Amino acid sequence: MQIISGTTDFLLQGASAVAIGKFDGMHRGHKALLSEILEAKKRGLQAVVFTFDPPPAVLFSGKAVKGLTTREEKRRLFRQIGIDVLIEFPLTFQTAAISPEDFLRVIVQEQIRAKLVAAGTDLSFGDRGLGDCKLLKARAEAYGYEVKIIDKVLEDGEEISSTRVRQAVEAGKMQEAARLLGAPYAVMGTVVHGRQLGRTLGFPTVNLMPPADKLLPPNGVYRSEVECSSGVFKGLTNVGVKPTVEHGDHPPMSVETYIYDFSEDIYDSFITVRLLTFERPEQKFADVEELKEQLQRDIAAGAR
Ligand SMILES: Cc1cc2nc3c(=O)[nH]c(=O)nc-3n(C[C@H](O)[C@H](O)[C@H](O)COP(=O)(O)O)c2cc1C
Ligand SMILES: Nc1ncnc2c1ncn2[C@@H]1O[C@H](COP(=O)(O)OP(=O)(O)O)[C@@H](O)[C@H]1O
Repeated sequence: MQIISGTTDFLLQGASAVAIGKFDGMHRGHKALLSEILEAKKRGLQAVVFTFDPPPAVLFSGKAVKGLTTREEKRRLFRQIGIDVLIEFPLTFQTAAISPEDFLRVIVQEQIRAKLVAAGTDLSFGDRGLGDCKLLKARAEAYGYEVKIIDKVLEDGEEISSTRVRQAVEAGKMQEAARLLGAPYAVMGTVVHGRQLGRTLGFPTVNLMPPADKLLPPNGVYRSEVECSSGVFKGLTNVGVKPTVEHGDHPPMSVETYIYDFSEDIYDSFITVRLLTFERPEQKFADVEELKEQLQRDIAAGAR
């Protein structure tokens, strides 16, 4: 997969089917959108994803808004499903101010060479977000592209949206999040070294240090599933700051997992941790001995 990042000055080689969106969470609605452009590969079009980096909410709020899917996670997911080109369009006050007409003529028609454009009903592009599905369709004939607008996927009569998934994750409702996403909420990353205390406690844990803009559920213990190069394993994950062993004012957030029936060294490898159910909040114990006893209980309970 080719990644175009940090520049608005690109030119794709062949004819494209492009999906435009934020893809935060990669939920069932996003998957429906992506399947349209993957389908178009059969007609000889290259599958292109056009997304904004940073997401509009981050640029316009001026705040560090946390998202469900980090840049790195999106790259992995798009590559996995067979996207040919990922455009991470650099969003600045300047690039966001392009007129909706120019966005379609210059970016979609000339640079992306789109023959098919797929987007959700809430598509918004160009100056003040004034470009929408109506304008996209109105220019279809002139610019020679076909338009596929994907209706919102419904769940319990309600539209699936990144906002709904974020609310579920923030509340620790992982099963609800999984229903909306069509897959469990995941944290991906490279296994880093910790204090190596885990093994002395009898429970080694794989540590991930997600970037600060990754939305995490409440600090606590979760039943989980770990995917690494040797397969998929059952796990028990602590999301939080490890208050018993970490000190200081701002200990970093970590996602660390004990993997059942596993004894490989997987430092520096890329893994996916899927958080399945919330079990208990993270606690500060009086000492490491108490922590160890609780870990033993957690791991025995998690095995069932
Ligand atoms: C299932 C599980 C539950 C945990 N719960 C807590 C907790 O409630 N409080 C806490 O301070 N640390 C908790 N931890 C984190 C431990 O403090 C940590 O695994 C241990 O200190 C090893 O750290 P290391 O990876 O740096 O070697 C938990 C870890 C796991 C795997
Ligand atoms: N069952 C297991 N669960 C988690 N990690 C394991 C397991 N068996 C072996 N390991 C390896 O041990 C490392 C964790 O050991 P640990 O003592 O907790 O050190 P650290 O503090 O560096 O995470 C993991 O990164 C992994 O490579």
